[in-house]
Amino acid sequence: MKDTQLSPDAVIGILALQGAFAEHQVMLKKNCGKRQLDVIQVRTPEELKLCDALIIPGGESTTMGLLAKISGLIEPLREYVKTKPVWGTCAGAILLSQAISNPKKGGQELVGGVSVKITRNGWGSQVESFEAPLQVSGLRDAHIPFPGVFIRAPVVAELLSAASELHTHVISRIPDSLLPRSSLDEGPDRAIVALRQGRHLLTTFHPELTFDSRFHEYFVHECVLPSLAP
Ligand SMILES: NC(=O)CC[C@H](N)C(=O)O
Repeated sequence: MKDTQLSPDAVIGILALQGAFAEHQVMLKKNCGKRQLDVIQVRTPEELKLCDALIIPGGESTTMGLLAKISGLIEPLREYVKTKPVWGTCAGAILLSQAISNPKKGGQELVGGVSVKITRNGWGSQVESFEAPLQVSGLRDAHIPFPGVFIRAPVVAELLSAASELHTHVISRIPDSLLPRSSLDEGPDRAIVALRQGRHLLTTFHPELTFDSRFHEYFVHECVLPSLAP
């Protein structure tokens, strides 16, 4: 359901099948600034059509992928990412990746859209979840570290070859001391925790579970609004 009937600058959808969608909604509302944003929860292809941009939240990528398939959203999502800005956080980042090193047994649905290969649970299990202060280029007040909340987070195993042609900007890398130990990810790309590719944004952690709305601002200003410019 729409939040407002005023004519918005942008309609941002949050995929609301499972996971931390409500938290993203709260963050976006806090963060409208002078912009008039409509924020809607997306559970159907019809709702997806209303959106200028989409956020895929953290949660469980296998469940979200399955629910997207059951609700007839998986193909519309695959089409959607070809033309509209999408931000994936944690499980959402997995869904938004082109390939996965360790899919669930029997396979799992991806939406694709960002030219990376990703590894689920790349830092280990729930007990190995952690927080880390991150340097992120392009954020407002970038000298102030962003609180990275990593919960069974995925690891960017590899930027795929197409990434270089797709205007990929790595905006945050994790410090060496925190690099994952998994043998699945040995290349230098495993330090990447946030990147923008074209108008898509991928974060392996959860900005929606903090009190810091700078990533939501970043998505609106760097990805959503420029995509609407005539
Ligand atoms: N916090 C999260 O979103 C965890 C992601 C989860 N490990 C998955 O595979 O989907």
